[in-house]
Amino acid sequence: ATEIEWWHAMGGSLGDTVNAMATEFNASQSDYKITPIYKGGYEETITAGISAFRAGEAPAIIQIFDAGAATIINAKGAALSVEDILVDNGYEFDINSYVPGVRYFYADANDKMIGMPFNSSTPVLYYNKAMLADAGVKPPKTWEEFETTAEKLKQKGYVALAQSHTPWIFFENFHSRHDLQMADKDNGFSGLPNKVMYNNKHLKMHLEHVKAWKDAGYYGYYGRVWGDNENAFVKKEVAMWIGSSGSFGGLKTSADFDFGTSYLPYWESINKDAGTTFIGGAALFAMAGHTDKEYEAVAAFFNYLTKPETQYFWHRETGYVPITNAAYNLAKDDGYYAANPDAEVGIKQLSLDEGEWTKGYRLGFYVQTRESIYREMDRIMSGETTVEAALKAIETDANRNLERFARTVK
Ligand SMILES: O=P(O)(O)OC[C@H](O)CO
Repeated sequence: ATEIEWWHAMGGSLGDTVNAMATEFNASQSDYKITPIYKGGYEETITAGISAFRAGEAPAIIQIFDAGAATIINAKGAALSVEDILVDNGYEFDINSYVPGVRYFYADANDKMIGMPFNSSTPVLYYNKAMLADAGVKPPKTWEEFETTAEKLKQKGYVALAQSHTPWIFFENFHSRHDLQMADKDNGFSGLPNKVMYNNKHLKMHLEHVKAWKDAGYYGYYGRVWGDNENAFVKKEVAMWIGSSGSFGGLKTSADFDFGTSYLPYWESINKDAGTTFIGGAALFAMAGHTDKEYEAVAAFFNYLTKPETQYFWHRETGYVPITNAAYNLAKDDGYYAANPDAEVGIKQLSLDEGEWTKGYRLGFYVQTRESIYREMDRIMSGETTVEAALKAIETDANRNLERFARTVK
């Protein structure tokens, strides 16, 4: 059999599901064998991939997260298009068979799909049903409503909210949800951008409120580590947590209480018709430098991964959304959402109205820009800096990253 490696960043229960899928694929036929290899978190996986590519030892398939998309898509000769690999190996490919929200995030400037949006997620609000019921409140739809909800929760002795992944939730998806531009050149889709637009009055207003919520005891800030914020929810230190829909499966096991999900809140004062969020998570890229036989194996595996049954299994186990219409329909027809309405919230949010600025972003060296966001958020929360100064610092760093990146691809 032709053997290929799949480097991925899925730890814990997500990693178990990845391994189960690889095992099933290997058992389903005898021509190809895929070996999944866990390389650490998203940042570590992209770093390992870049080093391996430079050394001519890249794996056939690598999982790269949203923030690293520009790096791999613009790096000449690094990745082959998933669309080409499938078609060249005799499989059907129709971009319209993918659900709207996931079609173009990993596409190139000509809308050709480069990375397969394997694990697509979106930020959702998880809430502890008992705590909200105790305070007599419902999960807030808007941030305006959140302020009343949080006060009622506080009166019952609860901290209302924690949230993971500040760049993804409070910066990138904040712009999508309110349909706000976040960088020039169409958020980086129509050319190499020069300017990130984070220093805007809406984001400033939002972050000033977040700081005020922290000071008022509405918001628990547990730092930059994803798990620390999620754990606060699991340990019932907070009543609500904003995290990835991809955490749904894990929470079902780790939380010993009944929880629900609802859409990411928005500011009615900014956009009363708030719409869809960006997808998050990661895509699978086929790296250059392999043999035709190996790409045949890659195509067979990608074809297996996009099958409705495989997608439905992945969605059920993890909470990542079904990426094809067929998989979404299969879940509906199977009665999965009738029995588990909270499991549909992510995919429904990704199906809300699209706007001019909801397609995604393509920003070079954005992984480094996220580091600046984490750093400045820590400083805002500790009172070391003002929101305005923080946003200026982030923009300066982000624009420098764009400039450096442009030099590498020219
Ligand atoms: O936790 P995930 O996989 O849903 O990813 C969230 C963000 O998109 C990562 O950049």
